[in-house]
Amino acid sequence: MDQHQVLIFRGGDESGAAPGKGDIVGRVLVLNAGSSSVKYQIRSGAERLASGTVERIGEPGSPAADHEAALGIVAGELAERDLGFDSPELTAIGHRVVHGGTVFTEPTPITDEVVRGIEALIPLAPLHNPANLACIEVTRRLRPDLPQVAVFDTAFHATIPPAASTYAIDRETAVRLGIRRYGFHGTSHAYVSRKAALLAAGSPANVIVLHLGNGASASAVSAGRCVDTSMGMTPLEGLVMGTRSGDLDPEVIFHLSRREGLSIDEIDRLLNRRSGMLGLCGDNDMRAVQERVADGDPDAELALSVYCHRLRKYIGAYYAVLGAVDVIAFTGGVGENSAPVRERALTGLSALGIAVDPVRNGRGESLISPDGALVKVAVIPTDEEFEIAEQTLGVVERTNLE
Ligand SMILES: Nc1ncnc2c1ncn2[C@@H]1O[C@H](COP(=O)(O)OP(=O)(O)O)[C@@H](O)[C@H]1O
Ligand SMILES: CC(=O)OP(=O)(O)O
Ligand SMILES: [Mg+2]
Repeated sequence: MDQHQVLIFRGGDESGAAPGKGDIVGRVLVLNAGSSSVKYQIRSGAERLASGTVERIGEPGSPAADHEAALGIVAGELAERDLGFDSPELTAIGHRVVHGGTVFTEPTPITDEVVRGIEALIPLAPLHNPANLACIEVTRRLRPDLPQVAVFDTAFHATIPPAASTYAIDRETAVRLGIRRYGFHGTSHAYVSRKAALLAAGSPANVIVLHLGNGASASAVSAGRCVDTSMGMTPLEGLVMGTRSGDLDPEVIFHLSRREGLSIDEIDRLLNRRSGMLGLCGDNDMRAVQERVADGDPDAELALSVYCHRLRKYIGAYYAVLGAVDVIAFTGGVGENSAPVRERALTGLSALGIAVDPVRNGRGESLISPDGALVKVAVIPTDEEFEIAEQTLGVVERTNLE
């Protein structure tokens, strides 16, 4: 057996019987690097042994100047609990990688060649893939003995049909440059849509997932397969986000260049980092926006109304894409916690069988639609790290069986 063939067994059944064929348990370190944060978990089967986040990387006052420094903090926090990167109990490391392009549509064991492939995709995800690579570089250096697996945000969306993934531009140029819809937050859409489908009366279930965090995206999922999603070639398209504009007329970019003399890089930063809720009202934290709305602040009110209008538009669009909807699931920091966003986004949709019970919504219950509603509306906390750990163990198990 070579050093990557670590036999591990997951779970066992609820009765406590010994793990059977196909059940693996393993202790997995999961690193989920976003553009400005690193989230981590140590999972042992269904159990979460440790978790945490280093936020605001690179911002003034942050404990971490870059992702490598953030990893140093993660390593320190884990070592204090005897769960450090050097822990002999670790059996695998799972990494979130945001952009897999058309090359990586499955969780993939990390090799030098895979690292080069992820590097080649940096132009399509300049804020994200370098952060993921920084994590991979550090853990490969520290733990060359462990299997490491890349789990791609884009992979869950690989099933989107060409009608939804193709942009209506010159075909030859688009194909040559890989210009198409890829979609992101795939581990979250996969995890939440699977849980949502369990609430549906019939199967196969049609589900709309609204992942509303700092980045935000919607997806339409039918019988477990993603059929459309709001993010595009990059994580800029679609919903209004904390600092990203989401959809806008591409002519706005030419106008900013011609009229304001902004460079392409300046426009890129403007749309990715100084737009969205931040650009509209000066706050990208939804809690702050809501407090200002409650105080009657007109800028915050406009920002919240633009945010919720865009959401409602995507819900309507995905209703039409799916033809019928069983469950609408809210997730992510905003989706899980903001009753006002959920209520506003779904107001006026009763003709589609969509309604929200104000008491259930206010309490953030897991089902917030009224009893008997045609469409169930659910609040489902996401767990990208769980999904990454599961997919990582799945790869390790398959590798062991080969
Ligand atoms: N109680 C709350 N009410 C409204 N918004 C909240 C609440 N708690 C967190 N949020 C919002 O969730 C967002 C962050 O979501 P999260 O999913 O943690 O982000 P990330 O995309 O970094 O993973 C922030 O805009 C924050 O304001
Ligand atoms: C892809 C993406 O937007 O990720 P995040 O929300 O973590 O920034
Ligand atoms: Mg996130």
